Amino acid sequence: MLSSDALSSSNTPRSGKIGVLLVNLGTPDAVGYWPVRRYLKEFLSDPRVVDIPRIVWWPILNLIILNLRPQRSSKNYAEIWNRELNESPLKTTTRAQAEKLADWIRAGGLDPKDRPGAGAGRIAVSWAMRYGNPSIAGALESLRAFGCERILVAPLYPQYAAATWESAAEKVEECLTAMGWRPDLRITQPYFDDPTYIEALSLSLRSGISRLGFTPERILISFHGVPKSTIAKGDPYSAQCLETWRLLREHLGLSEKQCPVSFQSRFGRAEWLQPYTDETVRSLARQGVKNLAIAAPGFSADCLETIYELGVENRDLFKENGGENFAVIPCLNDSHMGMMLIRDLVARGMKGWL
Ligand SMILES: C=CC1=C(C)c2cc3[nH]c(cc4nc(cc5[nH]c(cc1n2)c(C)c5CCC(=O)O)C(CCC(=O)O)=C4C)c(C)c3C=C
Ligand SMILES: [Fe+2]
Ligand SMILES: [Fe+2]
Repeated sequence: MLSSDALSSSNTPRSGKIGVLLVNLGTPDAVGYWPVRRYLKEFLSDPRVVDIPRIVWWPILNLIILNLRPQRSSKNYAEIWNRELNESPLKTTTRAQAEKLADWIRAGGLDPKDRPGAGAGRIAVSWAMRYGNPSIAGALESLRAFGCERILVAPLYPQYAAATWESAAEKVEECLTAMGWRPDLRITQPYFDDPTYIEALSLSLRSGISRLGFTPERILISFHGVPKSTIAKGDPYSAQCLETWRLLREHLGLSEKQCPVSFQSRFGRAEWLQPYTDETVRSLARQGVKNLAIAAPGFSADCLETIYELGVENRDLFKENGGENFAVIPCLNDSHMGMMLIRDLVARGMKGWL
């Protein structure tokens, strides 16, 4: 016999609506001390980001880091803030990515050839930040309100890391449980070796370099670092970064010497993945490299770590040590190439749903 639940769900007309949710890391709501502190507290309290025992971490975070770091970070955020929209560049770009994706879907980009119009009106696109706002919970609520029965989440991280992809996936599941909602759920996989990603990176690097006004002797590929202990516990992050680096070099026809790799944004005293970006930049300048370009293919959008850390701090370091010309190649962002990649990820994630 059918249970009343099964009967009612089979009798409920299906809307066939699909929600797409783009997720990036997160950012403070404003540049002041308190908004930055609130954001850092949420971010650094996540055991996926800092995986040391809570009893050890809690006093370090609350008594030391949250007293010192917000001041420095808010000063840095102020340097890169989008004053017009009063938000961080990461938010501006993630919104632009979502809007361009929605425009493309509306124009029939996802429609199967034999069924034009299949996607239009049935698909809602939303975006969220894992930490801060707009929140994942709020975005999921809006997709439920639209009547979505299927959800495709696209965490915009090319490489898997517990601190990024896993944390976003887990948060989505936690929010759905809290909402008591069970849509069909799919989450796009990290795309570190995806041919579309490598192609998009190669094209954007080539065009970025052709517009520099100087010829870089080295193109440094900088990924966000993680503590070495994370890798020892089995996180495939560094292996995926190195594979992206290898494929990119192969695609561009560059040697390891012409196109070295490094890891940036070290936080705290523990050993992180090496070589460190700042030490690499300093050492290249001291070796006599005068012209340097840096690309950060692990970031799907420009943010504090690319605009300020690479574009200001590392530029200064390069010049202080004898370097002359320095440039950071923009991330894929909502560029033509960046959108080609996001559209491809979403189209593949939706296979069989339209
Ligand atoms: C404990 C520390 C951190 C780990 C592990 C970590 C991993 C990690 N982060 C990104 C991407 C981004 N991180 C950003 C900012 C940022 N990261 C940390 C610390 C860790 N990250 C901090 C404290 C901050 C805040 C800024 C600061 O105080 O310096 C950002 C930028 C956000 C923005 O608003 O612009 C991104 C993006 C990845 C990909 C990653 C692991 C692979
Ligand atoms: Fe190519
Ligand atoms: Fe980070």
